Amino acid sequence: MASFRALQTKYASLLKQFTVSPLDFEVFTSIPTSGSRSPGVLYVLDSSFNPPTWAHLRIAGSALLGRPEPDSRLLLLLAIQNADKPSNLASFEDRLAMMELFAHDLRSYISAKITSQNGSTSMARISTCSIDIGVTKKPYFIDKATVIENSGVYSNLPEQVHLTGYDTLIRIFNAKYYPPEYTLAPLAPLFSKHRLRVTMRPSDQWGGREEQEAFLRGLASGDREQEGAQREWVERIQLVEGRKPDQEPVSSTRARKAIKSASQDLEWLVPDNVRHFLLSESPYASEGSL
Ligand SMILES: Nc1ncnc2c1ncn2[C@@H]1O[C@H](COP(=O)(O)OP(=O)(O)OP(=O)(O)O)[C@@H](O)[C@H]1O
Ligand SMILES: NC(=O)c1ccc[n+]([C@@H]2O[C@H](COP(=O)(O)O)[C@@H](O)[C@H]2O)c1
Repeated sequence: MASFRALQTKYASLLKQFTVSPLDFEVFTSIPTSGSRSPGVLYVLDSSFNPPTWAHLRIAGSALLGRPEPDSRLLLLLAIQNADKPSNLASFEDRLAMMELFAHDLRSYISAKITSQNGSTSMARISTCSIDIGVTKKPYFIDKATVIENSGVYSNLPEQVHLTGYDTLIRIFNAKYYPPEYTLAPLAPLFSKHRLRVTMRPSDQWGGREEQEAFLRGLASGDREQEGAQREWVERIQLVEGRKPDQEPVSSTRARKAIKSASQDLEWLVPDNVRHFLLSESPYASEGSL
């Protein structure tokens, strides 16, 4: 694996070129570098990676292990423009470096899971599944899906399965993001071709399992049709279990706080290679980066 400094320098340079280029999406690195770019399914984990956490890793790992097809591929996607939050925490090159380290953590996690479960040959192939590290200038999922499709990076236009948490599903279904009409109709192309795999995220803010399941039942019974949604979209959304009620919630915010005040917690908040980077490079050292 490259040194932290080498990763930071590589990504700083790639980002500089991407920012001034007309491209809206680019893959910077693939792990391993060889392998077909014609996947049957393309899983997309779009995040601020500020930093990547164990929650992100479990979301991606369970998607890959849950449908062990040999030609699946995972895209870790960093949006350099966010729909809501300012992106002034860790630098983008540090986040991309952490994404690459996270990709290695994920591959080790998948291999260990398969070995411990005496996995089949098709499962074993998943441990060699290729992971792409990419960037986009587009903050909204509808546009991310389109720019990935139009980029020519994946020659066979694979079905994309966007991996999100429940909080993000709610934001995708918020018409405030879709001017000028402010309806949900612009989501139609996303659901006609692609899917969402949504991990429940029980909390005071987003409710428990019951409330999160009720969202999909409401969609299926036409509750959102007045806003321009279609009830059939529910077939393209898979809701999966997140943390167990007795497990501590994991988030990037919690990991950033732990760096400053409880570094022992980093062990269960972020995977190993990411933790070593955080402790060595201190990407959140500046004031106001919580
Ligand atoms: N613990 C979790 N459970 C379910 N989904 C999660 C969890 N953590 C992150 N996600 C999902 O992963 C995607 C990327 O997450 P994001 O980068 O916003 O992480 P975050 O932990 O929510 O960040 P922050 O704490 O900085 O707001 C989002 O779709 C989010 O819903
Ligand atoms: N309607 C949408 O497509 C929509 C809404 C909110 C956030 N997002 C995106 O979701 C991703 C995760 O967002 P946060 O980092 O704010 O949790 C980001 O890429 C953000 O731009 C998309």
